[in-house]
Amino acid sequence: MHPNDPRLRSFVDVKPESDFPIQNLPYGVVSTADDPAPRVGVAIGDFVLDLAALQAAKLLDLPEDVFTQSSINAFMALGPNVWRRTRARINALLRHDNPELRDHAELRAKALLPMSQVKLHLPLRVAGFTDFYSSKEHATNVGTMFRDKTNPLLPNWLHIPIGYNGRASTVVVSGTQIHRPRGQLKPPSAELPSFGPCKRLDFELEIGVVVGQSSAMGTMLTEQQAEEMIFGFTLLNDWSARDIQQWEYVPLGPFQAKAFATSISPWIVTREALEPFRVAGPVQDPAPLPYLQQKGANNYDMALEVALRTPAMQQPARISATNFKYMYWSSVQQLVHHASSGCAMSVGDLLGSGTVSGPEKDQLGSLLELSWNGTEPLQLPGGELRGFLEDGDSLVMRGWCQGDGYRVGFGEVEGTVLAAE
Ligand SMILES: O=C(O)/C=C/C(=O)CC(=O)CC(=O)O
Ligand SMILES: [Ca+2]
Ligand SMILES: [Mg+2]
Repeated sequence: MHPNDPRLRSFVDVKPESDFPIQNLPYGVVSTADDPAPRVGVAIGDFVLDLAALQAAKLLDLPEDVFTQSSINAFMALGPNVWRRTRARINALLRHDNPELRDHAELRAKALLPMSQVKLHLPLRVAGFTDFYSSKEHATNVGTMFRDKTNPLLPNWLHIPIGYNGRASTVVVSGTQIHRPRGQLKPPSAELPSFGPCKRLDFELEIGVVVGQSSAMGTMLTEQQAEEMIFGFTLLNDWSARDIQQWEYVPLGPFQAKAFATSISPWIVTREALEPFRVAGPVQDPAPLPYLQQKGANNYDMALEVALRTPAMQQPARISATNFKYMYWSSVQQLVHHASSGCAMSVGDLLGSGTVSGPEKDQLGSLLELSWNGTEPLQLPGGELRGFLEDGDSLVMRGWCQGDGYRVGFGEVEGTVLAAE
């Protein structure tokens, strides 16, 4: 049976609402109190399967030390054939009818770590971070607010997957607290800029593409090559300081407004695990230039949610529910375009999809849009209002693809806002 077959079951008990059935097996980096050395594992139900332990027991046929690492980069560098083979082997080892691991009590005790007892680390060494801008709804909303209501999309938008080079140095894992950034602010009413804590702190709901293979400087990528270079996907929150952004970003684009923190989920869901959930993206009209043209279903039906909890709230409240399928430019088109000038791509490059906004008012991927630049603050259960994020607010993003009786999910990316340092 193919590792994605919905009929597969594991000897590890997995509830239907779990993000981590045997059809998923996302990669992460974990450590435990007993063994603080970070190593690579995959999530299965409420457990993490320690791949370094499996390899030490000679159950995986891979170069030595590929999983006794603080990132998945060494594994990714081995390439798509090894990714496929390894996923199939782990999947086989976890099946309910395979005794190899199931009946090996000593190894099971060592290799199956309760999720509640592991520390989850940043799963990849981020070589470079690029952020795209590929939701037509998001670009239209921001253009309407900040530029021209009657003509909100800039003329290049329908021809180029627009992006900017961000900072790899401040990509952090879920659970990392985020200090409110400081920067230059110049509200429209002020004559001159001042320096101080951002007053319009926002999130951006995005999917991160993890590039698992390099490309040489000077080479263009075909659609097929780009596809094969994508190792997997993660949830991504591109924290954004809207007031810093508005003053600094014309004409060269975001700089300090988006350089202070980007949070990702601890699990990288493989491209292969998402295959059953492929759907066609929106029709692209005008047709893109030939180097950007794609055949077939180039997007994924992936539910995405954002919840917010203020210090006064017991539970997070959902403030947005959207879907990745609305994205106009696909991840493959973004990667093809990224390399098109001759830009070398590296193992561990992270590409933000751009804010994922859908067509409806409750499907927007930023507070900027949800509160219409603060003019229509959100009313939260309990009555509090939010135009932008306040100190102490905690933001949680979740995402999953729904199968028949199981879901392939990402876990969550959480971040709590602290006062400026
Ligand atoms: O359209 C603008 O003026 C600004 C847009 C953004 O801030 C979005 C951005 O960082 C790219 C994205 O996430 O879509
Ligand atoms: Ca962004
Ligand atoms: Mg950022």
